[in-house]
Amino acid sequence: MGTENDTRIHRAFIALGSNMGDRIGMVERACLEMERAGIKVKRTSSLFETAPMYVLDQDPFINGVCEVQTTLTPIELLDVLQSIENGLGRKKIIDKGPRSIDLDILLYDQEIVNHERLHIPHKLMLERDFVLRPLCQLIPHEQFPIPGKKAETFLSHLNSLPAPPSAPFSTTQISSTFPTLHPTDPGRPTHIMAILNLTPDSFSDGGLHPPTDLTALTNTVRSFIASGATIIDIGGESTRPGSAPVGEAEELSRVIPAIKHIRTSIPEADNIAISIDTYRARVAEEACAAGADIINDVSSGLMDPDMLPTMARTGKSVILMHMRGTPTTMTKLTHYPDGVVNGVAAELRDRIRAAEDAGIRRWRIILDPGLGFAKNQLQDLTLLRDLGRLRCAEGLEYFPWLMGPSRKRFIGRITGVEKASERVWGTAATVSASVAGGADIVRVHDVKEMWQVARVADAIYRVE
Ligand SMILES: Nc1nc2c(c(=O)[nH]1)N=C(COP(=O)(O)OP(=O)(O)O)CN2
Ligand SMILES: Nc1ccc(C(=O)O)cc1
Ligand SMILES: [Mg+2]
Repeated sequence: MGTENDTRIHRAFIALGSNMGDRIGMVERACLEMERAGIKVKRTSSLFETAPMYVLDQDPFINGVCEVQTTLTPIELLDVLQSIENGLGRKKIIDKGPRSIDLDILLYDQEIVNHERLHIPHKLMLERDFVLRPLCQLIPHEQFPIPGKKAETFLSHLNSLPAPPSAPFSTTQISSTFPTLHPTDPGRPTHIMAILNLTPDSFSDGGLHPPTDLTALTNTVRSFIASGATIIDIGGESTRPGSAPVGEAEELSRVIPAIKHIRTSIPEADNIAISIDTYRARVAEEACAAGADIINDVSSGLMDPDMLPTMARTGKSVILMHMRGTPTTMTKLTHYPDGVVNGVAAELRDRIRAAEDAGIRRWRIILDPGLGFAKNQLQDLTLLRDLGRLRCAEGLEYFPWLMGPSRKRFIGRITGVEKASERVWGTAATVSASVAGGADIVRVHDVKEMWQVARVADAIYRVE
């Protein structure tokens, strides 16, 4: 064990659990409190919703694991974690019963600790699917000093455990008023994200929604909601192939008043998530301050170095979309030597890693293969056909996926429909394929029509 004046940096893994109140909010506050106490949260696993074990008469838990760096000794770390638990209102009424937050040290370097207050490796971790699964996400191949199990890796031990009574669902938070996403639940519904382009030049609806006409905006938003949208994606700059940037001030003037208007004057939108479609950090930041819940960046932070830190600071959910280059250069960047699915998977893994390094939590990330962005027609079709395979690629398991095929060029090429706003039927086929492949959200212009397509596709494909 480290000595008192040991300032070496140690690596520890901490299990996170909550089953009372705003469970994900509690986990997020615990991570912030750890950082405030000088414990660096390096990476977080996905969060899983799990049925209670031991004491069965209580609400489901949210469980995950984080990797931390600390100069504290194991007992000092335990003291800090217990004070965070107490500060967040944990009261132990019954052992293994309901708790607002639970922080357990699982591993600390390669040390074995047997102390009256603390056992490392954590005594019960090998029998708990809800601890091992998130731990394996962070360290799938490592060996740790588990007494009697030295040669065993976690992953093989996890696979040898009896299946839990009900499968743990990975869980992604959008906001405290929005239903949590459960991307591994085979019976989940597909969410409809309605596109609201406040631009004069978007490829299919440019000029349709002038940003200064707030009465028309109200009607549009109401009709999206009445047609089944649960998320509205607001964009103030087109990123169609060949488009030129409009500049930050212009983009801000298009989107911020609209978001404020929706949040202050359209009560029907209270339970609807607002997403801001921007690659600029400042626009994202102001949009969140005005009431946006999701930052949708087509470049996953590549076009503005401040974007990932801004996403982390706002604590909002984020869409990391795959693209290469800029809207001006992307049409030429379509070389994927290992195939488009493997190429997109590898490049999204890099973006997830960069997002984590900036402090974005895994349960706040939604992925998107970026149809029409640095892809040719065959590649767009392959991504639609093989979404199921992409979702299972190593390191991409457990995330929710968004698909944005609506009215895009590849649909026009196949059908010969020149006018993008008339590509509704072709879009319907792509929405159905997206649901079949396991998309959690579809981003569409034709909300009423695609809501119907998604409902029928859900009835066909979303079976428990
Ligand atoms: N996450 C995500 N975001 C997107 C996607 C997409 O597929 N995924 N497609 C877009 C293109 O559609 P839009 O109608 O907004 O076109 P525009 O760029 O001309 O405004 C713009 N934004
Ligand atoms: N922003 C985009 C708009 C349109 C397309 C497309 O039609 O393929 C791609 C990107
Ligand atoms: Mg747009």
